[in-house]
Amino acid sequence: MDFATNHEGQLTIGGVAASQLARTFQTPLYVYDIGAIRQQIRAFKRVFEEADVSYAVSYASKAFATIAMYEVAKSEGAHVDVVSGGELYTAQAADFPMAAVSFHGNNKSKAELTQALDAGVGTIIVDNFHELDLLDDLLGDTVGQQDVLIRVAPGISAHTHAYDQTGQTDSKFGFDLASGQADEAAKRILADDHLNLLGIHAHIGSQIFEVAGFEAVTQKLLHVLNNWHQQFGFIPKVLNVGGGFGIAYTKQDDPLPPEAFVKAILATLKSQSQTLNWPLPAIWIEPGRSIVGPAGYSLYTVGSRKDVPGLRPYVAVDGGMGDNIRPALYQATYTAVLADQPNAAPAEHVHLVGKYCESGDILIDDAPLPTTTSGDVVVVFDTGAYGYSMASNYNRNPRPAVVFVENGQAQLVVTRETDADLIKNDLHYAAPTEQPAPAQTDATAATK
Ligand SMILES: Cc1ncc(COP(=O)(O)O)c(C=O)c1O
Ligand SMILES: N[C@@H](CCCC[NH3+])C(=O)O
Repeated sequence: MDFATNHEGQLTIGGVAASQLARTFQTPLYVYDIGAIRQQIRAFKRVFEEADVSYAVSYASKAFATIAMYEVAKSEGAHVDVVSGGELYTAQAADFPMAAVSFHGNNKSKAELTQALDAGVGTIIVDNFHELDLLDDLLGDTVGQQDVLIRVAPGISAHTHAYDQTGQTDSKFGFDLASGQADEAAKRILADDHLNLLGIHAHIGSQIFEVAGFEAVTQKLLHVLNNWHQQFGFIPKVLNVGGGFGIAYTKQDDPLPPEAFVKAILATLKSQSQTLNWPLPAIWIEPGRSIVGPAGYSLYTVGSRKDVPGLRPYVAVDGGMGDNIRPALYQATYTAVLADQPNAAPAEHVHLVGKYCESGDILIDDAPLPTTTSGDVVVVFDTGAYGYSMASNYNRNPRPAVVFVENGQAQLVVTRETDADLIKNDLHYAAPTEQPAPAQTDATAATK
């Protein structure tokens, strides 16, 4: 893993020593290097600009959605995609320009669609016929038009964890292509005065290392758009190929630079352009992990240790599956170092575990580390995507704080939850005064 150090050899993030951040903000702590986020957004934009192709880099905010993150995306001129009323609400609280928001979801509720229409989101990415019925209902008496994309299941499986595949035919997301459902949706939208069809969307999956799937999906979507042009006279404006560009979590991972995926998509677009007799559409991408993953670090403090002769020791830290569910959910692997001696040679291989009441609460199953003592700060790399956003209060542990660091300055952007936060929605139970006698079942009757 690449990391920066100061003259004392301590790991630094955005110019501040990780152990200093741990002292100032306590652990467990999520820390983001904002410079790295900006750099990645700019790298994506540069590819499009150099190729002179219209585009949108739409940050998939499910990877990490807080007011401050929407503010960073806004300052970089990125678009965002949201997948719930809650993400949209957070973007609104950040004063994110609604015209640059795409609203996703395979089961958007009427309330969420109302919220999206009231907020004026730029694009709704329509997933199914039920959603079209809801939109008809909601837009029925209005005069305005809502821009939409049709999400299709392109029938392309990405080489990634099964839970991270979304483009296969047997998927809950998007209109089926082969059976003609997507064509039917296009026909219906084009006939609808309240909906303005911009184009098509597909997302084949997440943590993908090969460009082949993106080349195939670009080709397939162009083919579908061409059919819609021939059948319905439709002139497509947008081709959204989703996100999913993989990142390295360990030395074993060897992904392409995220921009390489975009280059492959644009090369496919250019190679197909002669077959289209309509102008090239804008290309939209939806990277989440590749924008925030490598920029994020989790800081923990070492507590207890368990040594069993002949077995790998357990080193426990003050966080775990509540702040990073990915190892338990996807068998995801990570890399860790000690904050104050990141270059020290490993002295042992340990199970780096959390404090949750689950045997599966293992952050890194086989972590090579120098000998640790209680109080050491451990840094786990590349936790910026799907860490905080998938965090829970399991075992009633408060969720950690989030700190942004840029140009040597650290700023708290999400405060640490307190015990009081944990019970803020709890109500006392007032049992009815007359307690009904418990019903006797045959089984209990028989034992009497
Ligand atoms: C529709 C859609 N777009 C974009 C993404 C972002 O994917 P990633 O974080 O892998 O770039 C996802 C998540 O898998 C998604 O479902
Ligand atoms: N949450 C997944 C990625 C997003 C999948 C959503 N389509 C992960 O951590 O890998």
